[in-house]
Amino acid sequence: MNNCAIIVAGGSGTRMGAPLPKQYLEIGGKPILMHTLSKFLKFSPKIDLILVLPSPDMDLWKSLCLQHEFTVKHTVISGGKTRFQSVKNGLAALGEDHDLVAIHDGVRPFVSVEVIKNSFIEAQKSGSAIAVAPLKDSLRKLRVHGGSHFQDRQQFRLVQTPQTFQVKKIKRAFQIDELPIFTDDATVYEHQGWEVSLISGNPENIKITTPEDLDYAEYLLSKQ
Ligand SMILES: Nc1ccn([C@@H]2O[C@H](COP(=O)(O)OP(=O)(O)OP(=O)(O)O)[C@@H](O)[C@H]2O)c(=O)n1
Ligand SMILES: C[C@](O)(CO)[C@H](O)COP(=O)(O)O
Repeated sequence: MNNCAIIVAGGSGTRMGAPLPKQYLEIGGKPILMHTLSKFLKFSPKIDLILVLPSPDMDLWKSLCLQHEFTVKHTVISGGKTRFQSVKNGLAALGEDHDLVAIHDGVRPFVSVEVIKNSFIEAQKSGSAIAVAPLKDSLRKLRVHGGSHFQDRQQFRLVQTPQTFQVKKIKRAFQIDELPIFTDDATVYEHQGWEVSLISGNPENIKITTPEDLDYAEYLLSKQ
């Protein structure tokens, strides 16, 4: 089986409000993105890694790799304006020789090796695997004209990455124009009328988004 991963890190991290896009901020003395890439290498030293970066950041990334003596082999390509466009660019860089592709946010460095492994096993069986987690809080839906009402949280899941697919099918799914409902890759896939399979994600697999997440990330790293 010839598997690969697309690590999307083409965003600008506006909610983090840092001087640098959040994927380059350090936790444990190393850019977040390097932790994420290393996790996939830990899963499989043979995996082909495609890294999607904002196009103006190529030299920055090169110099960070030199500075941190980061030697994990990967191919860098330019992202687009939205996550959808960045994933699309990543998929375009994939040859026909890959069977499965895991698409993963560069800012989720705490995905476990077990979740990555399970995602490939499930995608091999059913064509797709979306990592999800149960809700810890209660849930309410807002009414259009004010007020709110109870929702049964057992019927919902929070969506993480990796989202792993058969390369042929996800490439075909991304041949569509972007729609506002495409907040992740599962929504693009199911737009074709294909059902996605869910697998359990790990609770630490947070998407580092705001400054508080950075403190929590340092804590999670210190526990590893
Ligand atoms: N044009 C984009 C936008 C996002 N991403 C990536 O998609 C992942 C999830 O996106 P998010 O957390 O929203 O990152 P940003 O878009 O950078 O953050 P913000 O929305 O706060 O600006 C991140 O790894 C981000 O780099 C991407 O590859 N290309
Ligand atoms: C792909 C994702 O991380 C799944 O939870 C999420 O949809 C990304 O959303 P964002 O709006 O780009 O943060």
